[in-house]
Amino acid sequence: MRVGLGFDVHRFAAGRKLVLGGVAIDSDLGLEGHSDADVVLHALMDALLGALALGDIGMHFPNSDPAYRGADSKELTRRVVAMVQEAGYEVGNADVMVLAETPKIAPYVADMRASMAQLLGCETGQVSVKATTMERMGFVGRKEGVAAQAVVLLQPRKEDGK
Ligand SMILES: Nc1ccn([C@@H]2O[C@H](COP(=O)(O)O)[C@@H](O)[C@H]2O)c(=O)n1
Ligand SMILES: C[C@@]1(CO)OP(=O)(O)OP(=O)(O)OC[C@H]1O
Repeated sequence: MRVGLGFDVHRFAAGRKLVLGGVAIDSDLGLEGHSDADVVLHALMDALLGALALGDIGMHFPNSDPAYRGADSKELTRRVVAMVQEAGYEVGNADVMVLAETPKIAPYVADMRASMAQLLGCETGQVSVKATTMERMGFVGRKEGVAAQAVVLLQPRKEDGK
């Protein structure tokens, strides 16, 4: 078994869409980024890569590379999941924490879990999404941006018999 941890932060920006966990969120502000700035999938990818000591998303998908301008983080996640499978592992479970003063994440949690389970090739019951405000403290509390944390457990793929 391998465990991995991921964390990411993106700043709110006008004129951008807000996408979290691959799900479009109704919001006046989106998040700034070279890619689509899906902070939740970025944290999830870093957790997957971290579990296998494969570096981080910036190493695999550099923000200096025009190829990733406006990149769909769902596609990047599929690539990371392929790396996990090639290494002989599958997701045991994933737990994601969204730190956001706004918007309310609760109405989107079911869709986010389903979206991430599909990307990870597992059941919705293996993916948890939770949210908290920062009680108006710090950059999240001042509504400057959104942060996300993710933890994943990887287990040897069953057909590999590891
Ligand atoms: N962006 C957020 C933040 C919180 N929630 C939900 O509200 C609950 C209470 O949040 P506190 O920060 O006051 O503890 C939290 O447990 C979440 O269920 C949310 O949906 N979206
Ligand atoms: C996925 C990438 C690609 O440019 O997205 P960004 O929007 O730049 O987001 P960040 O989390 O700052 O860095 C990760 C990058 O690799």
